[in-house]
Formats: sequence, C-alpha cells, structure tokens
Amino acid sequence: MNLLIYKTPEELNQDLADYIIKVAEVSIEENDRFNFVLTGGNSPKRLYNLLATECKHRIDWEKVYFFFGDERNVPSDDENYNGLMAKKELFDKLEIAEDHIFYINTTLAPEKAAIEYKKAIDNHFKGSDPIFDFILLGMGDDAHTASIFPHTKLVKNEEATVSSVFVEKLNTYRISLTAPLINKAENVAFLVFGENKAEAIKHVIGGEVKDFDTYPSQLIDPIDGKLTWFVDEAATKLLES
Ligand SMILES: O=C1O[C@H](COP(=O)(O)O)[C@@H](O)[C@H](O)[C@H]1O
Repeated sequence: MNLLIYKTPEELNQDLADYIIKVAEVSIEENDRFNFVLTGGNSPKRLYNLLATECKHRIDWEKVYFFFGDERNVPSDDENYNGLMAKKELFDKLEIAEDHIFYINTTLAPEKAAIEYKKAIDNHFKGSDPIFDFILLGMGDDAHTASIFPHTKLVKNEEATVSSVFVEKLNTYRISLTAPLINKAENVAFLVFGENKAEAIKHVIGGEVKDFDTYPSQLIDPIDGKLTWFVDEAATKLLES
C-alpha cells in the first residue's frame, strides 16, 4: 500500500490526475483500452473537471470505458445519481460515446439492476476475469467505500460480483461492486480529503486490528494490483506518525 499525503485537495487532485493519465497510457498501450471505474459522491467532482478540461488532451478518451463502483437507487436525472454527476463533470465535456459508459440502471429493482450490471461487465470482458485497469474509490466519514456500508451484508460478501444492499441508516437501497471484485483490479486508488474523514482514516489506515464490519474500507486490498491512498493533511491529522 502506498500512502500519499498532500497539503491541499488541489495538489492531491493534480497528482491523482497525472497518476490516472499514466495508468491509462499503459493500459491503452498494452490492451488498446482503459477500463476505468468511477467513484461517486462529492469528492471527485474537481478531479473529473480537471481531467475533462486541463488534462483533456492527455488521454485518448475514445479508448476509455467508464464504469461505476456504486450507485444510489434514485432516477438517473436525480442530483444524487452518481452517473449524473459524472455525466456533467466528465462525459458531456469530453463528448464520450454512450456505448463507452456503463451506467447502473436504476429503473430496475435494485436486485435486478445489480444482476444486469454484472452481466454488462461480463459481456464487456467477454467471459474473461473482470479485472479493471483502475478503480477510483471514495470513503465516507463512516469508513464505507463504494456502497459497502458498515454492518451491512455487503461486508461479508465473498463473491466477486455486483450486489444490491439495503442501507438501514439511509433507509435506501444501493447497488455496489463487492470488495472481492474491487480487489481483482490492477490499480485501486482512494481519493479522500477533509477533516471529517480523519477519524475513519485513523482506523482504516492506522488501525492495528481489522474490523471490517465497522470499517469496510479495510476490505480493500488488491490481490495482485496496486493500492494507493491519495489523502490530504486534514484527513490524516489523527494518524500517528
Ligand atoms: O455515497 C457515496 O459516498 C462515497 C463517499 O463520498 P464522498 O463525497 O464523501 O467522497 C462515494 O465514494 C460513493 O461513490 C458514494 O455513492
């Protein structure tokens, strides 16, 4: 695991954008495509904007396929739909072709949406192991990642798949890649900044004992891939040095 700590979110985003560009270049050179899993929430907005503007000409976007690590069970025009945020910040600006974007279909019941999403992933990988080139993850202040929330059935899911989950504290369903599927990836990066994440970082990165049920982000540990944490100083202020 590689922990990179930045003074500000701006510096973090710049470096993370450069990192994504390098991984994309290697994937495109080796496989003629880059399979990129996006995170949702608020944290990645500036990064996506940066990729779509200042970094626009540094990636061959026609070779990029976009997926989502998780989705909220809301209509696709709801402002909480992760896909809508990515569409506004990234896809529309880059004029990404629709058949390169794998949205999670929330017009279906959550369980069916998860099944269909896994099918779409399997089709894309043409039956070979679904190993994504790059998975970008966020982390909530409760240490959830993707939609693997504390004390939910997803924490214990040992299958590399996509699953729906009812999150009691939010009183809603989510659809999420499971940790075993995430852990197959070539590269996984966490994007975490802000003081409100400090307590979670203390336990997830600094914790001596594993308590997956309370801190689901601890589940992320790629089998053969590389894990990098991009965090700012505020988020690490409770980490003992
Ligand atoms: O609900 C979600 O939250 C996490 C964390 O979001 P952030 O804005 O605090 O970084 C995010 O990774 C996930 O995709 C999203 O659905």
